[in-house]
Amino acid sequence: MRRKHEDSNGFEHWGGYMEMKKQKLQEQFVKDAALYQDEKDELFKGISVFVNGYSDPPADEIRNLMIQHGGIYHHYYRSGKTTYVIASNLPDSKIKQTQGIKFVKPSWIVDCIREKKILDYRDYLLYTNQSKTQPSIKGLFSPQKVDSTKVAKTASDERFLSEFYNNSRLHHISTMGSIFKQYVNDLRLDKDHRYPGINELKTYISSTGNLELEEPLEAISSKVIMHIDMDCFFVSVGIRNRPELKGVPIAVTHAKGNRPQPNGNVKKEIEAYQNRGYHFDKDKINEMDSMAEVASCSYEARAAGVKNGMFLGQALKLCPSLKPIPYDFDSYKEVSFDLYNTVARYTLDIEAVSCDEMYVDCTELLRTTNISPLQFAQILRDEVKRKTKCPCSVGLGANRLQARIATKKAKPDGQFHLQDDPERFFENIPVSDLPGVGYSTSYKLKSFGIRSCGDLQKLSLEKLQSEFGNKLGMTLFKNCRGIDEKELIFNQVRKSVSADVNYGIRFKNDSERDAFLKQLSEEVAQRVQAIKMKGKCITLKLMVRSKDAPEETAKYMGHGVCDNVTKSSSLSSAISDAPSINREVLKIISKLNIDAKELRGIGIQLTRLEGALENKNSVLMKFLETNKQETGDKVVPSKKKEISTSSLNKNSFQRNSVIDLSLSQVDQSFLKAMPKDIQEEIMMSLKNTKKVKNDFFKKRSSPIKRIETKEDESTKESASENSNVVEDTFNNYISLGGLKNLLEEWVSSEEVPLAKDLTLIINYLKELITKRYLQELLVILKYFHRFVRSYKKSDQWKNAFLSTLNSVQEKMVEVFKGTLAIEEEYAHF
Ligand SMILES: Nc1ccn([C@H]2C[C@H](O)[C@@H](COP(=O)(O)OP(=O)(O)OP(=O)(O)O)O2)c(=O)n1
Repeated sequence: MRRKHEDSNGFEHWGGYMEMKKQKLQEQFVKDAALYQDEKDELFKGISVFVNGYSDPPADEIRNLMIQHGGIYHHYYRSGKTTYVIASNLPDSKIKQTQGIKFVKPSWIVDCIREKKILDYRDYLLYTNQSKTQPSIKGLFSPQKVDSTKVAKTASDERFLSEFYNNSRLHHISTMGSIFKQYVNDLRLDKDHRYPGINELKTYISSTGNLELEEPLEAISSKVIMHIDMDCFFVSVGIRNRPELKGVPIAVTHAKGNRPQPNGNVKKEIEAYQNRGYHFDKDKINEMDSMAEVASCSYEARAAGVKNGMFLGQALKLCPSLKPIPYDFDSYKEVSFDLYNTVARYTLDIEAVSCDEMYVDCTELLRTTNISPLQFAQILRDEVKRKTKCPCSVGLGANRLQARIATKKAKPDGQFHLQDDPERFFENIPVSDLPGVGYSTSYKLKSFGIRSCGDLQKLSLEKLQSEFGNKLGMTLFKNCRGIDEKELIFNQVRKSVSADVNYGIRFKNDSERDAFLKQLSEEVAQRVQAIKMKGKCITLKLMVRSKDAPEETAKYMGHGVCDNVTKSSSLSSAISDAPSINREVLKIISKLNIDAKELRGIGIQLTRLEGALENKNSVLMKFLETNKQETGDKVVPSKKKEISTSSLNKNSFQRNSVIDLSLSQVDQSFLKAMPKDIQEEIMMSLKNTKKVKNDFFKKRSSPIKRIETKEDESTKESASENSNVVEDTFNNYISLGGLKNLLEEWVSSEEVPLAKDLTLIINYLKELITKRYLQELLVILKYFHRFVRSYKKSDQWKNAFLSTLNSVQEKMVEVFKGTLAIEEEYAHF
């Protein structure tokens, strides 16, 4: 519904929605002001200000100043209540004659504070011709006064293409991210993967010696995490074969910077964002020459003030010699593979973040080679540069957060090891650099006057938790001191598949909308099928034009200011086909009752992903696959393979032989212990492969039994069928059996369990869950419990077991959204 503006002040009659927002913001202001009860003075008592548009100091700082000096800050202009409107500039065209609204420069506030008295506002009026009659803000604030936007709706409009490129760029980036996560998984599954870099490092160290370490690395107990990030990646790749462009300010963008100014109602849209408490920086407000985004800019361009994500028009203003260069996605991918392959020569303890960024746990590697962290960083960076002709920066620390923050200091083309007193180092880090501190958290923190981690360190845990909730409060408390317990994830499992479109969405009616939803469902189906998965939860994400947003957006066919509406539906069985996805999506949208004309963005997301069985329980999947093969062709796991992005299946297949025998009996106790979802899946697949399963069970016995008896006829039986399988059976037997012995030794000989050992075993079990080796997990838990009981161990041991179980269950929930049903069995000793 369009809003009405019956009177001149516009802001007073925007309905309950706006009222609620206003009220909430005002309440927040009062709450924040109360925090300064003891420190504030009364300088601005009785004065209320509203900040319009860009101002220096910015709006949020003015808000703080009003808090500290007893004034009132209005997030909205309030007719008859706002005493002064603060602004640094307003376009003349928008200004009409006013009736008494005082439009003053922000320096008035600053000067009043400096002078400790209220100065005459007339010396600070924004326009000299307004000493008696101020310019009107009506034209500025009342949407109906602004020319309606000319709408260009056809794809023949040149800007349509620019939008398309912009969106396809983000699509490319996210696809590349997935590719490299998968690539690391592939490499880790490859038994033949070699680490030639390790020997090279050993040779290097034996010839040069360890330059930094006074003590051998094995004596250093803490982890060494490395964060690697390519410098201005798209730029570096774009100019790697163009030496003439080295040292030049460069921007990667699809446009040349000479496009006409869009015809949208820019100012009004910016205001609508500001009404939501967003603070716009100068760049976003003043640039409108070209809406083409700078995807990446060189450090020479950054020195002139250009930033990634800035619009090209503004970038050119700041840096007229800026040279735009085009995208080159094929080359980005090529360089990314070189980067990942280089690191993989040394270790695969890699958590891929994106095409140009990863975390590496170097602890083991450094211990093995006795090389120092910075020596290794230097060697690695040199190698990356030699192979890719692109620079990268490296940060090192005891955890991922420290490593990432260290990279910021290292950039560009440098390295830094955050070693000494991380808490102190973090004092000067802006809170916005912390993970999970997005716009709204940092805005809230700023409203408390907190900008740096040092400021944050002064707040008690209790205070943080009361403001941000227990979880975020605790995370902030730890992170601002450089503490981060989040472990690296080496095997990353795809959690969702989605397709979102947030440009060009303009429907005249429901049937246009539904036709589009059909297309989008097909897109999602294609994407989820491409990775051989299905989803059990479907989410429709809508961007709906906000009531105060202009009908047409400043950015051509953009989404403008929107309210986000998200609705999910859980399905009884997983789906991946387009008709099912479309049917579910239509069900959801019909319940939402949103006018199709107001839609500005649509996304469909599938979560709770599972492969046919592959992802939910790859062990089981592989067992079944192997058996299918056994009934026909002989199983011959390949010994040599080439690794490529498409080699996943080959690798999974190779793994079959190890895994299938560990799951050679899908017995009742295993089934019962599994979370419900997995049970259903097992049953479903067993139904589909009943014959195979029966055949299989006749031949094999449980690996658990093998461990107990240490003598296994059935293994021999299998041996005659397929020697490769037998070899792996034996490995499996040895490793599980070995572990059992180790457990027994540990439990029986130690008076009380050492925390260090406990952590080791818990991490190992968690890794089994991540890798989906659930049967192995159950075997180990079973023996752990059995030994604590049979050796009549102390309560400390019982607690150690229970806390292990607890961690296992937490990890199960994280990975499988369900717990193992074994609590009862293990409650007694
Ligand atoms: N919203 C985004 C984010 C990233 N990228 C692209 C361009 C970058 O070159 C590349 C890597 O992103 P980074 O955030 O690492 O940025 P840069 O590598 O350009 O710069 P820096 O040296 O600061 O890491 O991904 C993009 O086009 N749009």
